Amino acid sequence: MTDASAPRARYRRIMRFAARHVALVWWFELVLPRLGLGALAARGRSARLQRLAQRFHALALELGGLMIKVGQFMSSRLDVLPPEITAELEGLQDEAPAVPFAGIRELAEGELGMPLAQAYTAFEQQPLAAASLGQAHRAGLNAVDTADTGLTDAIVKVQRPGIEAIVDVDLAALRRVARWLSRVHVISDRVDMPALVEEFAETSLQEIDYRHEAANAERFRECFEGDARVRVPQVVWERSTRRVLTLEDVSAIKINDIAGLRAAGIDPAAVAAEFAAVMFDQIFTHGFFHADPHPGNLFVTPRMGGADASGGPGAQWQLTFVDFGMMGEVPASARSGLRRLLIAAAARDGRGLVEGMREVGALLPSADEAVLERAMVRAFERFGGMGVAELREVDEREFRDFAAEFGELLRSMPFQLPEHFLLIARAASLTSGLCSSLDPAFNLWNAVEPYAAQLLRAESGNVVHDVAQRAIASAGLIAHLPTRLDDVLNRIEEGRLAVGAPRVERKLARLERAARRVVSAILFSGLLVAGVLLLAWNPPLGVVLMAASAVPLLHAVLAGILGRRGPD
Ligand SMILES: Nc1ncnc2c1ncn2[C@@H]1O[C@H](COP(=O)(O)OP(=O)(O)OP(=O)(O)O)[C@@H](O)[C@H]1O
Repeated sequence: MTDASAPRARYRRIMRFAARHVALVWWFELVLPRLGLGALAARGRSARLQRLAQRFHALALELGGLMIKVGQFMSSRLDVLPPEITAELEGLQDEAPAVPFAGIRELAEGELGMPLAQAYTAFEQQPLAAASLGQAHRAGLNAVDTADTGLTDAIVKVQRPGIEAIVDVDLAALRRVARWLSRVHVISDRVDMPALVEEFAETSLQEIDYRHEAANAERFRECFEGDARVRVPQVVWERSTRRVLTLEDVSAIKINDIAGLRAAGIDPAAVAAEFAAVMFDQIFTHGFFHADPHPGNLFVTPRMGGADASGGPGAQWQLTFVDFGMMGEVPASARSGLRRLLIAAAARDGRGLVEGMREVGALLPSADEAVLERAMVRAFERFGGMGVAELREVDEREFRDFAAEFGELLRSMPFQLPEHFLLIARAASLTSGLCSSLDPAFNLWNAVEPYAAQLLRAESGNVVHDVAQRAIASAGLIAHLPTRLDDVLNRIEEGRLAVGAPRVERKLARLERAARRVVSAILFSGLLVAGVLLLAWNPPLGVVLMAASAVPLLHAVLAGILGRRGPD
């Protein structure tokens, strides 16, 4: 890492790197095409981008500070950056050499206003983990704090001394580079660089204020208050400041320690299913989710009475989350936009899809909506209206061919996914990866199916209602919904149907079965569309999403919706 006392040198280093690479982009993407050598420039593009990403990777490791976060941020911007760059930066780990203990002691004592020996009964000098912005140490709480909180063991996160100055330098450099890039048309047509940097600056400045992380931990804890499945560490507010964060020590079995789980009598497959369900709850129900659920941030905690206790997994073990520095929010506007998108997808309504994209903020104002709408309608003509048998015939290659053609068009469109969607994609991909490592047979859909029914109960049937209305009107897609569905839903909403009576329970069960199929169909369409969209920027992920939309749902869902009547 570069010496924090040399901000000028650091600034110059970043600017030199940027100047060199912006000049290369300008030469290859603007000058050569103007000289009629566009084909030559295009030929080496992929290798050039890869080299650029590799050099940036090395620079980030060397400089530390925000540069590692910049790399991680770029790796998640599948929407605006080419796959050569996102793939290279995906593996950038936030690890840094530990700060000598004297520096940590000085900073923590200054923040807490007392010697460490007074604030804590013990403080381990060797950190548990050291990252670019801070490091974590084990400590013991003093008698006063124990009396206050009922806790004895703590984890104390301490910021790297001088990190604020480094962050300031890094942000100043990034803002300047963004201004340069906003003058290069090939880039500014597709991405609003200054806005992107501001978005990044906002999250970075939050990350170096631990009070923000403490508030996140508290909010997350409240979301799962009374939910036996989830454990969240308590914040020790008396020992927390802007640069020091003291949390309950919730160390337990690491979630990816399969042998450890088995030894404790815990089935890793059950952990996978529960973890996926809890992640879905965060995204869809609470609208506030952990955006960094990697194995280092998750434990499985056996509970007293363990395997003997009855009453579901929550009674025997809990999923424990730590690190609340990166949380995602799904704002109400995005939820309604997303709903609109899914409904339009289910109803094969091209216009509605484009409107939904605009509502969620995915389209920049200069987008040619008419062209996009035509493409959407064609996508649905080709795949959306297929019956079960036909869809089974469509293989990956067909999706790929179509997407290659469609992808060209999308590439020319000024899309920019809002931050929360990227965080959702990040959380979903980490969840899916972790679940598969716990249970090789795991399929995200096993978790979605029961979740869909639950979501519907909570939404009082709004989704079914809207889908039924639009789909029946526009395409007759859901022709097999119970005819009196609307009526039943209205009566439930008005409280005229008392839940609990056997007759009503039966109706609800029937309704739920129908609703589950509808939601699954919506998800199917959503995944198909998302897959096609993503394919333009990230072919492997796009294909995976499309394949996911086609395979597991065919039998259970499409048979009920597009073809024959379901079991009810
Ligand atoms: N409350 C806690 N109880 C037990 N272990 C914890 C707790 N908080 C953090 N840890 C451990 O310390 C590690 C580092 O903590 P955390 O991830 O919060 O720090 P960070 O600086 O944000 O690191 P990174 O950027 O790598 O995520 C965690 O991965 C976890 O293993």
